[in-house]
Amino acid sequence: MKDFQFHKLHKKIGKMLEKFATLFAGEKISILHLMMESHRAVNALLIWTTILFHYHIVSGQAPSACARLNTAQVRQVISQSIQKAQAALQAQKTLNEYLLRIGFDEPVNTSPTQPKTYHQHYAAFQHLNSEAAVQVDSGFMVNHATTEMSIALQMSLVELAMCPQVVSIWHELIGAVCIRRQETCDPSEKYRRIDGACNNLANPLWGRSNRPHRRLLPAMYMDGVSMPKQVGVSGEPLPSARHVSNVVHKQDPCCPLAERDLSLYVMQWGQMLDHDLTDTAIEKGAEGGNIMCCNISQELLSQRSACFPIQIPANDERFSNPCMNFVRSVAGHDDMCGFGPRNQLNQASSYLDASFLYGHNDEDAREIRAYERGLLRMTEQELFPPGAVDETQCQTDRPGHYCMKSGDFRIHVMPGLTALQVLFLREHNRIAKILGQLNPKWCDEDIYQETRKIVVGVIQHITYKHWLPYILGPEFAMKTGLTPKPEGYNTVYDMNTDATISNVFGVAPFRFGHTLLQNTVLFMKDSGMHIRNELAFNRPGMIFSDQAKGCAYVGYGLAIHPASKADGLIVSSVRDNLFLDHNGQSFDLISLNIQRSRDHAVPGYNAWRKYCKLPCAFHFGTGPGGLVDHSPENVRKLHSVYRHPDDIDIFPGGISETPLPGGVIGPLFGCIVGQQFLNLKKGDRFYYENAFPNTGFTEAQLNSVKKMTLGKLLCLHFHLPHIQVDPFRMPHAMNPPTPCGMFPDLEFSLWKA
Ligand code: HEM
Ligand SMILES: [Ca+2]
Repeated sequence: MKDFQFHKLHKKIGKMLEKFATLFAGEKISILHLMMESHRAVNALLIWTTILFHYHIVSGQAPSACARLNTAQVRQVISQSIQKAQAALQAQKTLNEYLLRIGFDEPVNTSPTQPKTYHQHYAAFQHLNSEAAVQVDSGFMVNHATTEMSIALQMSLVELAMCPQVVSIWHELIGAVCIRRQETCDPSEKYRRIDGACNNLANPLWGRSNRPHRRLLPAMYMDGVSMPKQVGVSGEPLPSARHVSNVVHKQDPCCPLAERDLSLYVMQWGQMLDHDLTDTAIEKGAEGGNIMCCNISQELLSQRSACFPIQIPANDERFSNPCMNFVRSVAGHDDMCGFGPRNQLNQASSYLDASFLYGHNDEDAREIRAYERGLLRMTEQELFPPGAVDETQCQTDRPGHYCMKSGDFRIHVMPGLTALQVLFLREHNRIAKILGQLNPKWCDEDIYQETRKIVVGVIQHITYKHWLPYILGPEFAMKTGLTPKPEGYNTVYDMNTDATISNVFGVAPFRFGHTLLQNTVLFMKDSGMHIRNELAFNRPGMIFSDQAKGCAYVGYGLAIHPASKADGLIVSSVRDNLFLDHNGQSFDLISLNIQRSRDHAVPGYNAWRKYCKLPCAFHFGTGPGGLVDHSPENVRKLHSVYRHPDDIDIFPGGISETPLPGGVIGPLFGCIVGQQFLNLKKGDRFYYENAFPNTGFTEAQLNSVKKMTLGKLLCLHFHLPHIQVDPFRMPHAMNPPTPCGMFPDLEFSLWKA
């Protein structure tokens, strides 16, 4: 194949091709290698789109197909495609309403007395904020109309994108069903916006909530547009996600090994960050009910476009039903409502901005604030109050217990997460009170914003300085440019860096925390007791217990409970019993992870290795050309489920790599997680180390923020007499329990105006 010759092309088309070339760069090699490596028949549909694409790129010609289209015909096709999309959306809604009415789909359950089913426990993960709820419809129509247009004109998306008349008529007509996003910014604004908009002044939408994820590699949809990935390179179906989970991720029930000396805070901080960065919207049924994809006829299944159920192998040790429910992530649309392959919608603000606490959008942020002296709403027991509507659908079992309203709806998934979120609620209000006393003339807004800026700074500092080195290994973290300076400013802002969370980051690499989980919550009342996760999922009871001292018992327990070994094996409480309900029904979290990456059509393990410039595997060995970052045992497991190394899904392939020295993830996840955190640092104008006079800290304030530690926060808010110096590690001689008075606090006088 010749090299691309952009200079010969018309300038405009050249630019477009350049963009596509970057997008497909990884794939080009993958196709070549696939052809050399695999002597089997190759899935025709997948390859067809890609080969067509390469042909046009390499030949450098606008497709002749484009020339044969006349404007009237294009207009008619696009108009009809949009009409068909509207009809399809209506048909889905009617079907959903019918299935809810006949009792097939499960309704929302916010009753405090009626126990929740496992689907209802999962509801917080399917929550849609009001802006996202509107986009569900427009995203569906854009996606459906794209498919219809591609079929009607018998052209691939790449070909269509090269036809100026198609692009312009599409944009003219799609405006009727899809609202383009836009934002105007005031460059003099002192504080970051709640939704992340206007962080990048040249690209105000970068990192904003309710936008699609970034694609680092193009999606691999079966039809090029929307259909989930289901076959491997041989054209044979991929192994069932549950089968992979059983073979690759099953942990010996006797003894999940401890991870060196890391405590469960490494896991818990990770989940808190995840809920700051990603909240992928998942489809819901009529009236917010749960879509059911199992125990239905093949015909009905084919009509439910949200369904992508997981097949359970016949001999499964846990599940007797041959089907596990799986509902697809919502199709988002890009800012301009353009046509293109399906992409998923992130309801979270991408920036590391404590949005799990303050809210990812203005509507939630308003409900969380007290609008009095900068405070957040907090009960006498120093917990979050309930929201106007219970959208977390947590399960309560005592009068007086309720579901708390925080910035993120998933707050109750585990008590440890609830405790950590409550810790930052208390920290916000502690700082706000002190700042308010120091600056009596400051109004509510001043105190709220300045406090929020400090809380975000502290979280960014602990994340980059203390937490990331345990994840990536200290050397890799340093080499990637993630380690903050010990003192003083470190202005790293680069306005060309887009911090928007990538699609792949959320579907696999940042789910690494699932391998660190233990089977129990350590409730440190008196000498402590272990409570099985199954009794804790989505239930705030432990937090409320003992006049809400339970929050501290859970919070302290995390510091003295070792994390599970980062070996890719997953405890049974989430692999077999996720959201276990009173009927004994549950999910497998790992099956959901694997199926989610296929739903998003994220390329497989090998494609990402190539993306990260790591060697790819051509065979199932551990030597050169094989899976060089895996143990022989893990290679054996992968080989027993996958036909070809190119078929390995990214979660199983990545999580089973041997961790980087001193870290908990291997080279592949290290590359993707490291790159994302670098973008979150360089692409965030409000990053705490930046020396920007209007928006940054003074140097003295910054140095004070840099003295804050997780230990100090635990002392302050869980009312402890002492804690080990570094609570991300277990206490021992080198990390001794230390009186709380020894941990430095913020120097508040530096904030006196
Ligand atoms: C404490 C126990 C945990 C439970 C019960 C849990 C449960 C879940 C569930 C049910 C999902 C949605 C699965 C799907 O349908 O795709 C999910 C997604 C996810 N989890 Fe976990 N998780 C836990 C801990 C963690 C930890 C420790 C991390 C990271 C360090 C993490 C990172 C993620 C990420 C990144 C997603 C994708 C989120 C999104 O895109 O919206 N989780 N988790
Ligand atoms: Ca955020």
